[in-house]
Amino acid sequence: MASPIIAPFPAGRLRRLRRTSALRDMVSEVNLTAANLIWPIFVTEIAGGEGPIPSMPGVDRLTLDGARRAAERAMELGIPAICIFPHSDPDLKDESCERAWDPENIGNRAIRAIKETAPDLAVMTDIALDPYNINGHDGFVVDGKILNDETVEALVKMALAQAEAGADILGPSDMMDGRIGALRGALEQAGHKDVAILSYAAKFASGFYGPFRDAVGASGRLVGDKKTYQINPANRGEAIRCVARDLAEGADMVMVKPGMPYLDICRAVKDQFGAPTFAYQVSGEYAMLEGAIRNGWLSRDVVIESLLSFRRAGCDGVLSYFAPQVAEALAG
Ligand SMILES: NCc1[nH]cc(CCC(=O)O)c1CC(=O)O
Repeated sequence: MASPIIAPFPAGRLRRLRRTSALRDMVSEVNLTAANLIWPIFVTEIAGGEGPIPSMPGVDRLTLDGARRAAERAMELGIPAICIFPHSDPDLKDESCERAWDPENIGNRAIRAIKETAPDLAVMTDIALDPYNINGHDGFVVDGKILNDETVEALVKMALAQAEAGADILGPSDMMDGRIGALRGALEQAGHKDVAILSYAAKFASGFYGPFRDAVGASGRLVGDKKTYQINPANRGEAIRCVARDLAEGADMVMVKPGMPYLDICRAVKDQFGAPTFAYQVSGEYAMLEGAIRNGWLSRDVVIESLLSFRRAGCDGVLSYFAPQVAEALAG
């Protein structure tokens, strides 16, 4: 850390460089551009399942055609990546979760549709069993326990199907132990050597995922909670160990999730490992800000302020439902 020297007042007046917007821009320490954003979208396989998500005002579930249009919009706005989340048919959810690795599941169809429409856009996926699991968990559940190793085997099949469909970036969000090594090994063997892994490395057991679970239709289903696999919000050291472990197993990029309540983790991860570091400004954070803005309680300026906080905390980029609205604002 540099140790700046500040002349004693009145020689030193820090307000001099805050006087005009040109001066402020000159000394801005971080910036935010569309290139820093990853846009998460929800794609439904249910006829009539598209449309607004009540707990995420301004965010819609999309049809496959809607996903194609989102991809075109991302390209126009300079957003480099879209992340796909499936809204799957509840009647087809079961304990075997076999649809998770079906090449024709809605997630894989969306990958192919987007790559067809916008080949230069990076497509990111989510790897976890929850969209297809009858009980809403990210792993197999037997006698109330989440099985680790059996789940990892299923995640490998899911990952290979996504890579086969053309995904550029795989996002394991399940928090099972050993999954990054297993995925990386399987991708190498199957010839998908250049598929990147952005590990949800420091994913906390958070109440801020609530609106997301509404969006994908998992809220009613979740039996119990995810505390036996996601990190205790009290634990910073454990989060750092998870990131170290995932990088050592072959993750190309790492993520901290949720975002705003965990900026200390973002900074620590960036300082300690220097790897490409992302934060996920999750559904509950979106709902808080957008809800307050729509009620007139906050000004829309807080959106960019919130995203700048991630850049200041050392993040290279942010997954945010605000991505299209912010990219539009930045394009001015
Ligand atoms: N694998 C599940 C998954 N992937 C992304 C999110 C949350 C994203 C958000 O809240 O915006 C979740 C929810 C969970 O862990 O229960």
